Amino acid sequence: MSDFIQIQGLSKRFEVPGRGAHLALDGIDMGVREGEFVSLLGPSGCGKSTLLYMVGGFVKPSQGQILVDGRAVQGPAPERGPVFQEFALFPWKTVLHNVMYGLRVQKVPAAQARERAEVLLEMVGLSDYAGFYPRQLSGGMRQRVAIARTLAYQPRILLMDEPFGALDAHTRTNLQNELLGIWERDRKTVLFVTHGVDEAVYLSDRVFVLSGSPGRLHRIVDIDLPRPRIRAELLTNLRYQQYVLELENMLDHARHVRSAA
Ligand SMILES: Nc1ncnc2c1ncn2[C@@H]1O[C@H](COP(=O)(O)OP(=O)(O)OP(=O)(O)O)[C@@H](O)[C@H]1O
Repeated sequence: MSDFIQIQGLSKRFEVPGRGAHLALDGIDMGVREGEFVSLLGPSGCGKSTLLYMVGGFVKPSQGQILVDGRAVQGPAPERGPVFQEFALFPWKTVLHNVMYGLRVQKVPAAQARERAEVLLEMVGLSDYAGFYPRQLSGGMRQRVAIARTLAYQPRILLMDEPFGALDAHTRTNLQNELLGIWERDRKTVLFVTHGVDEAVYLSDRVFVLSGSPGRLHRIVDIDLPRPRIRAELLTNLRYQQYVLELENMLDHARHVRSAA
């Protein structure tokens, strides 16, 4: 059976005014199975976000193609839901209306949209904040709203660009757990960009390591740890520690590939 997401010979060249062309990604071939949780790890600037944006259909490849369920990605679609930092919440809408927004755009009747948004807010633990505005929430709460808003579209793929990067350690752990809970219930396919090796190991079925300048696929690591995963238990699990170490070393090597390029 072919992969759910097929990335074939994908390259991206950016034209930078006054500085010519910059090859951000070069010849990426990779496949992601349906329902799989995949993290992208790599040195800063290696093209992780660009790759995610291309799967989202927000950025066009210079070469190659991306197929989702056998169909070429031509642009953004509700089946590929982004949770990107820059897709900020609407400050003038309440939490409830932020979550309802995508459903209303898709012409879901108001009562039905409200019902679904309420279920999602409950799922991310924000039922009591439905009437609040984003400015009245903490960063972690805003990120939960953003996740609920994306889930409202019922995407088949969640595209997450360092969604917990800016949060304190405690909030990050809570949201990682929630995300795993949601993923275990729904088994959406997740593409997750992170700088955190431990986060990648904790969450993922597989970790794709990129090297930089230009970004290339360096290694793929299968994370063979049982689920459901409990973070406190994993921290003392020898296999978990070995994965973290292996990936740290791989990242060091990927950085070296970059400086040698
Ligand atoms: N719109 C753009 N125009 C020109 N260059 C760009 C553009 N977007 C990204 N780049 C360049 O492409 C390369 C990859 O950027 P990208 O943000 O995808 O990397 P990243 O791996 O996500 O980085 P980080 O880990 O620091 O977030 C970088 O060199 C960046 O400067």
